[in-house]
Amino acid sequence: MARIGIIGSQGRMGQAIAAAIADAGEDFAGGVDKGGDVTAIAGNADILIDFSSPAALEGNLDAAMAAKLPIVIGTTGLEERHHWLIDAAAEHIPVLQTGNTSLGVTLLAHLVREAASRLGEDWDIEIVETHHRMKVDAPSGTALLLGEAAAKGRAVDLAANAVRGRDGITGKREAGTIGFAALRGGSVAGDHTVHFLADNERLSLSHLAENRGIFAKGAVRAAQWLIGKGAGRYTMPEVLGL
Ligand SMILES: NC(=O)C1=CN([C@@H]2O[C@H](COP(=O)(O)OP(=O)(O)OC[C@H]3O[C@@H](n4cnc5c(N)ncnc54)[C@H](OP(=O)(O)O)[C@@H]3O)[C@@H](O)[C@H]2O)C=CC1
Ligand SMILES: O=C(O)C1=N[C@H](C(=O)O)C[C@H](O)C1
Repeated sequence: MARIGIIGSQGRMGQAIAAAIADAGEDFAGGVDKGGDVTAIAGNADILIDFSSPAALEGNLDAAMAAKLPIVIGTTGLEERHHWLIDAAAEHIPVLQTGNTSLGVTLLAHLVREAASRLGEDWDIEIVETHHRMKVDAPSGTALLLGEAAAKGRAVDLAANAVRGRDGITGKREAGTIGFAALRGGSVAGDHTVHFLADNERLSLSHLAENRGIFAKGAVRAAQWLIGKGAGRYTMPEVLGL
């Protein structure tokens, strides 16, 4: 049985992950929340799962490295500097970071990349996401990973082509851009659609999360897979064999 520690354990995802750990027959090694000491749970764990806050990331990676533990990071709202920290940590320990741990979104990203590579620039790409009213970051980590998939399919850089929201006299849509729109309200666990829009036709690829259990199950599956791996940065498609 793997001993799994949760960072952000009292949060919506932390609680869902604790339930998924029990469902998977693994051991809950303890949890930590804001103001808590990650090193205390690291000492009792075989792996850490972090669904907390970007502000906690650096300390969590330091604690994982000090205890030589693998870590699954599901926290979103990460910036470029956070990805540098993850890359640096991955030279010492196994790290898996993803904006979405579900099987469905992992496959969706694959399909989006494929569609983007086959459809020309006359197909505009727009990504629309809806989440519950408590979500604090936008666009969602999933929307950004789907945007990355579309950009890879087109062999372009996402940062140079992303339009993250529109307001006022925006001018015409620039060819080749990838647009993002975020809706917030109610209790929606996660709803993402990537639209490919051409003259007179539209292709839309969607995923709907009906509850957080799918993310929690995927996070535990990723943790089980990551234990025993060498140092490096790993991905959900590797976990799921996609
Ligand atoms: N990758 C994926 O598949 C998914 C990712 N997410 C992401 O996971 C994260 C958490 O989401 P959710 O559970 O809904 O959010 P919540 O706000 O419900 O939970 C976050 C938890 O993290 C704790 N926390 C905040 N700061 C720290 C810190 N510095 N150190 C330790 N713990 C801290 C909070 O404690 P306190 O309340 O005391 O501040 C809280 O218990 C978000 O970034 C979200 O986008 C969510 C779903 C799926
Ligand atoms: O905050 C959430 O709830 C979610 N966050 C992730 C994201 O930002 O994409 C994944 C999921 O959609 C739920």
